[in-house]
Amino acid sequence: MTYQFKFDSRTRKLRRMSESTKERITDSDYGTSICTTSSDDESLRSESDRSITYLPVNGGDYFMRDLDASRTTLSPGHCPHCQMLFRKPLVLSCGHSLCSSCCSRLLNVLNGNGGKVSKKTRIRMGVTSLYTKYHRIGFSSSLASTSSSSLSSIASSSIIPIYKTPECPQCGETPKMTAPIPNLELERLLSKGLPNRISEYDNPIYRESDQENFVETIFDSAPIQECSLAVLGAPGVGKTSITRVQYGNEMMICGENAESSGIFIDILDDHRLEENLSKAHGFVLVYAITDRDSLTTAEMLSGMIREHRGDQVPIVLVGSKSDADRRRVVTAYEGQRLARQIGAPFREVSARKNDGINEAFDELLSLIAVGFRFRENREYRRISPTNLEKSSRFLIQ
Ligand SMILES: Nc1nc2c(ncn2[C@@H]2O[C@H](COP(=O)(O)OP(=O)(O)OP(=O)(O)O)[C@@H](O)[C@H]2O)c(=O)[nH]1
Repeated sequence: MTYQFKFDSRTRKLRRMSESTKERITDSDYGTSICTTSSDDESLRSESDRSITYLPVNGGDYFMRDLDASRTTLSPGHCPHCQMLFRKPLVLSCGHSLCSSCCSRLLNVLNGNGGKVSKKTRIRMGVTSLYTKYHRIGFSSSLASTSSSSLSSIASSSIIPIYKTPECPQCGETPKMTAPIPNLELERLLSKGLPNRISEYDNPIYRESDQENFVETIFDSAPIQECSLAVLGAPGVGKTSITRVQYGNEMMICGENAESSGIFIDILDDHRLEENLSKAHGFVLVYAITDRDSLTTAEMLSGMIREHRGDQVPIVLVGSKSDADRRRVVTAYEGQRLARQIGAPFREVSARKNDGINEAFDELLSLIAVGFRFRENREYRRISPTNLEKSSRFLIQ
């Protein structure tokens, strides 16, 4: 069984969604992947055993954490490795976070370097190509000596991958080749004094009553608008990285106005161009500033979008890999010129640094919401069920 939740900004709590609300979303792409306790999904079963709660913090945001004290003694907002407040937190693929420096340290342990971080041996954790430099960092011998059989089998193959994340100290998820993502929301929460607010919820009396409400209350039946965003561009421009990073950015759900309707967001990043062209409510059109041909492709794609969907469909033009300025071959001016030509806002972004991506999606969503409002004369706020499923794994501890 899958429970679905929605944020209620009046009471600042997550509410189980009413049957009527659920029905409206089960037909969608994200279907049952919305939120937290799915007992028919093996990967989430362990989560369903736990008592996970959703706690509101500043300004209608909330965070999620495991309340079962017998399973974890770690304070929220604290790194499971160094047990200190997070510093520059990164999200691993399992959803748990680590300080950036702890991540380096653990990667170096994996590398048989005793956790000593030196400039020579430090493994880069950004969004980079997977198979690089392993000889220089002496990865093969250390990999073979690790206990995990999967690691040794990979080590014995001809190409040896570099792991970008260590084994998760929280849940034990195996090292991954996908890079961790900066957990900007957690960093933001911490900078807002999250630990003080957490202590309010550590009061057992508050907690029990809060949990009861949480399970039993049925949330309002405000209308929900589904919204698909397609990320399009030439191969290798960073579409997948942008989508992945944005999923991380969607950890929080903000609800300014409880009366307003919701927009459920689904990001389409696949190669079904025809389908995406006709289905999406808005487009993130990507070219890489390091690849001139990708600008031409973006221009061609914009023509296809306009041809299929007319002038009104919102597009945001994005110049990716802005961190790679030294390899730049497309100037920002050229990007702006194309954006003006196709009537779209323009932004240079970096998935590696998680820079500008949330802003680009925000811009696109606000354009789409204008369209929805115009058609239905309603206020909309932003909620992201696709990402809520993911964000349920973006635990603070
Ligand atoms: N420097 C830098 N490299 C990036 C960035 N984003 C992605 N890359 C790199 O660009 C390459 C392609 O990234 P993907 O996200 O797979 O690109 P894609 O557009 O999804 O590729 P296809 O699925 O083949 O179309 C990878 O090697 C990434 O590491 C970025 O912001 N900065």
